[in-house]
Amino acid sequence: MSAIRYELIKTCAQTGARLGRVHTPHGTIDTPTFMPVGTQASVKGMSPEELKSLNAQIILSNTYHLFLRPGHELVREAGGLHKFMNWDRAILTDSGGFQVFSLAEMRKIREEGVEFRSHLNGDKLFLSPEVATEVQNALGSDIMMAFDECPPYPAEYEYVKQSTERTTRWAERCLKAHARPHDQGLFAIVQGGMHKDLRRQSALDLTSLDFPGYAMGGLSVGEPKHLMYEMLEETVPLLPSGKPRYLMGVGSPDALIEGSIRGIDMFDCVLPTRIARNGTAMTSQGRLVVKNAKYTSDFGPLDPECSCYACRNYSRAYIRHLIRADEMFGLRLTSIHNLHFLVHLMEQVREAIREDRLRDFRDEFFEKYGMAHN
Ligand SMILES: CNc1nc2c(CC[C@H]3O[C@@H](OC)[C@H](OC)[C@@H]3O)c3nc(N)[nH]c(=O)c3cc2[nH]1
Ligand SMILES: [Zn+2]
Repeated sequence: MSAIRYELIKTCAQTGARLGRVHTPHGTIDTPTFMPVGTQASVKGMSPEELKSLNAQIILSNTYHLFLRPGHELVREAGGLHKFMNWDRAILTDSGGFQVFSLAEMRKIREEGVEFRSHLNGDKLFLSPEVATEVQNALGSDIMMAFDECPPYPAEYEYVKQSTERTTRWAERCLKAHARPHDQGLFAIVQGGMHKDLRRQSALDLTSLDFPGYAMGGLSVGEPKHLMYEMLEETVPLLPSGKPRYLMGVGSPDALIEGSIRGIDMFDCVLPTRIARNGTAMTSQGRLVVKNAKYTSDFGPLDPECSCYACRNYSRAYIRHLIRADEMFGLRLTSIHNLHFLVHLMEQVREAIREDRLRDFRDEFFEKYGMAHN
C-alpha cells in the first residue's frame, strides 16, 4: 500500500480543475490546496496551533537547509521532523534541487551529483539522488521530492535537454534509494524549461516510472506567467489523473486560480510570509502596504472581508505602528492574515469547483482584486 493515495472527487464542468483529497500517514489534504512554506522547520513566526487555526493541512520544509543546519542525523535522533517541530499533520520536503542551484556557491554538477560549498560557512558538501533521498528518509516527511536540477531561466535548449534527461536518471536513482516507500511518498519533478517537446519527454519518461505524485518544476523562475501557463497546458494532460499534481513555488492569488483551472492540485510559495516582513497584506481588493502613511489613523482591519485573528482584533493603524517600530508581533499579524488569505482562497476555489463555476469565480475575483498583479 503506497503511503500517498489520491482520491479524485470531481472535475469542474466549466474548467479542467479537480476537487480531490490526498491521503497521507499524517492526515488528509483537500485539494486544490496551498501549502505554507517552513523552509527551516518553521513557518516563519507561526506556531503549529496558529497554523491549525487557519486550517493548514500540510506544510513544506527543505532538504538543503536542514541538511546544512541542524543536519538530518540530529532530526532523525529527535524522532523525525514531525516530532522535532511538533507538527502532527502532513509535511512535504523539497529535495534541495532548487537551493543547491540557487543558494550554494561554487557548485559543480556531475552525473553522480552536485558538489557545492555551504552558503552558511563555506563547507564543501555533496548532494546526490541517494543523499537527498537518505536525508528525506531521516526527516520522515510524508511527501519527498526527487533530487532534480531546476535549470535557470532563460537557458539554452541543449543545456535544458541534457539537464532534463539527467533529472530523469536522477529520479530513477531516488526510487531505488528510497528506504521507506510504505511510509513516505516520493514525487517526481517534471522539467523541460520552456520547451514543449522537452516538457512532453520529461513527463512521459517520469510517468513510465510510476511515482505516487508528480510536480511541475522549472517554473516560476522569472518567466512571464503566460509561458508558465502554456507549459502547464502542454504537460499536465500527460500526467495520470489518479495522482496529485504539484506546481512548485507558486504563488500569487491569480496564479493559484489559473493553476487550479489547468489541473494543478498542490501549490507552495514563500510570498505570504515574505511580503509580510515588509508589511504588505493580500486583501480581497488587491495588495495593501500597511506601512504607508495613509493608514496612520485607519482603525479598520487589514481586510474588512477577512475573518482571521488579525482582522478580528487589530487595526491597520496598530499593525502599521508595529511594523514601523520593528515589533515582531507586526509581521506575525501580517503573516497570519496572508496565510489565512491564501488558505481561504483555496477553500473558495474548492467550493467553486464543487459548484462547477470556477471560471466565473476567477472573473469575479480578478475584477475585485483589480488584477493588481503580484
Ligand atoms: C519560487 N519558484 C520556484 N520554487 C521552486 C522550487 C521550490 C523551492 C523551495 O525552496 C523553498 O522556498 C524558497 C521551499 O522549500 C520548502 C520551496 O519548496 C523548486 N524545487 C525543486 N526541487 N525543483 C524545481 O524545479 C523548483 C522550481 C521552483 N520554482
Ligand atoms: Zn485577515
